[in-house]
Amino acid sequence: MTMSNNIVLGDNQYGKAEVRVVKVTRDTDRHQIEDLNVTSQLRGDFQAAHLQGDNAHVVATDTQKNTIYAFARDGIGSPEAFLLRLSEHFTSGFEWVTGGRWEAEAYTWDRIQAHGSEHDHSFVRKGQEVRTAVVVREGNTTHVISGLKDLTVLKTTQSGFVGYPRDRYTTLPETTDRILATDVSARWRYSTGLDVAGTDFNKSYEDIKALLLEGFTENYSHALQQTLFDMGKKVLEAHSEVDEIKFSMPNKHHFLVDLSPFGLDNPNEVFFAADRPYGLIEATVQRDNTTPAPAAWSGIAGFC
Ligand SMILES: O=c1[nH]c(=O)c2[nH]c(=O)[nH]c2[nH]1
Repeated sequence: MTMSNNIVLGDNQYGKAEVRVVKVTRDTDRHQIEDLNVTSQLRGDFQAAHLQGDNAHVVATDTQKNTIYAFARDGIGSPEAFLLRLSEHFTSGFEWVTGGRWEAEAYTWDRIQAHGSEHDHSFVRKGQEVRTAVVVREGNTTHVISGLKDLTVLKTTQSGFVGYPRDRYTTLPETTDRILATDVSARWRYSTGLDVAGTDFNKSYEDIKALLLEGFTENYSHALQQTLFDMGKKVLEAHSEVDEIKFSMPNKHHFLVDLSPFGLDNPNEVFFAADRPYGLIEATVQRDNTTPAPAAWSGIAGFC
């Protein structure tokens, strides 16, 4: 085989990463707050910029950042709706921009409880999960992937781990009653035919989060793998508009402490919560007729 000396540009995208935008809605004295970290990346014909130093097609990353702030002036609504607006703006405004990738993390604030009621304009950052959203656009195809991360859950019983193969390196004792704990990271992809304008992404998010939490509680867990599948199945059964859901979940081990040196028993009550190493359980739960959408998932790290 002869080596080609013809060097060409491959896949490329560019934009502004991690634009922190906080929108306060102050129509009344009871303010609302929306808090996002937004990344905008454009795809299209940027050949001349890379090869000739011609920036005629390069919508500046600074402009992309400014657009995010300007669009927030009209309200955010939901991270997904906000990203869809951005995707529409950039692909319809510049003919050589044929697609892109827009991503957000959303941080939730609760009203501070003060003197027995929820305060109008003072908030405390919600310690629970971070909401995530990604919009990927390629020509006329739009993918929406919603999700969450750092949703920490634990159950004190109804979990065990037995029946695994034993070899010369196996020391783990079998148990039918252990603590099961994890930080749920999940991303769910809506079907490509979704009526995005008619979808209430905030409601969908709250509903899916509740199903994930219920799924964690419901059955006896023979392994985190089984619980993961239970959680995903519940979401797909209730949400026909979701094609697949991916999980990445650490198994946060809780080891029973040996209290016998102190003359004490330990009937599953005192644990050492190890932070590492942790099991790492990842899987996709999908419909058997789901068409894979690798383009939607590319750039999302940490899932399989
Ligand atoms: O739920 C579990 N899944 C595993 O794959 C595993 N492996 C292990 O050592 N403990 C556990 N627990």
